[in-house]
Amino acid sequence: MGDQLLIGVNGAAGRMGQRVAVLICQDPDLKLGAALESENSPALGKDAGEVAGIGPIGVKIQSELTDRVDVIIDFSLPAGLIKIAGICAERQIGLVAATTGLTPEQRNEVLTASQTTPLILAPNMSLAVNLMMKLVREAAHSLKNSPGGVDVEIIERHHRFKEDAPSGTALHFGEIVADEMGQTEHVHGRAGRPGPRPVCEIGYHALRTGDNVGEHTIVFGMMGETIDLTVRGHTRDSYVYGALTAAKYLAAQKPGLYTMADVLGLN
Ligand SMILES: NC(=O)C1=CN([C@@H]2O[C@H](COP(=O)(O)OP(=O)(O)OC[C@H]3O[C@@H](n4cnc5c(N)ncnc54)[C@H](OP(=O)(O)O)[C@@H]3O)[C@@H](O)[C@H]2O)C=CC1
Ligand SMILES: O=C(O)C1=N[C@H](C(=O)O)C[C@H](O)C1
Repeated sequence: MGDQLLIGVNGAAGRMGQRVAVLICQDPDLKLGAALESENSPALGKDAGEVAGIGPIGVKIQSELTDRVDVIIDFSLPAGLIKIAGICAERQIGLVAATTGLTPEQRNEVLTASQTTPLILAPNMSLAVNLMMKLVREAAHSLKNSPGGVDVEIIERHHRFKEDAPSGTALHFGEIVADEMGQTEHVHGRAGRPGPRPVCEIGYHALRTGDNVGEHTIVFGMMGETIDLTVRGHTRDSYVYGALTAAKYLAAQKPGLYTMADVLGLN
């Protein structure tokens, strides 16, 4: 199958990386070309399919990219993303960057890869979540001059293993709302006596329970009524399908920065 796209996965032994490997193997247009982990990973040298629970597929997990690939999909940690972004930029390999929890400086460093290679850097790859981003923008735009003011709070729920908070997706929802409505303060939880809530705030609430793969609710609270917009993931495959679609999209693009809205036809 010579015309298959060769995909590398960075963070191959992780929760997301394993599902990326499995769903690549189920897609006739794709082939897993490389499986990468950090240099200290206990998974180094193991078969990526065995680690993902589907039996051997002939791709060993490595810490360095030695094989040719067309696009890399990264679900790792900020340090892992920065390293692979440098490699992708140098070798002109398309990069689907899904890792969250980056500092602004780390984000800028990753973004420089788009000068030499096609790049997507998005906190959420799911179709439903990206559609919600459009709906939230529309709601924020329509409600911004509501008499009595509108209080926006963002509630997210994720599994107990998640390392960053609030989620990258929650922060992005907040950016969309602030862009439309002009809030200037981003408040993370409340305790003590914060006093009456100023309308210039967006509040974020990060719940960490069990094995939740990701839920986001954007609350638009007004005097007399409330709108809750909620999107829920059922399995991690919702993110993986988006990432695979993004990889196929990037393989046909020139160097530059692209968005999931471009990939999913939501513009
Ligand atoms: N954009 C999106 O749609 C989504 C984004 N995410 C984000 O993806 C990231 C990963 O999530 P998840 O799979 O749950 O996390 P995991 O911790 O399960 O997986 C991350 C993997 O990356 C590995 N890793 C750590 N450092 C490096 C490195 N330097 N190079 C390569 N690999 C490395 C980890 O190894 P070790 O355990 O040995 O450190 C681990 O196997 C998170 O930032 C999460 O928020 C998650 C879901 C959807
Ligand atoms: O860590 C996760 O699981 C997820 N992380 C992403 C985020 O931080 O927004 C996306 C999704 O919600 C799952």
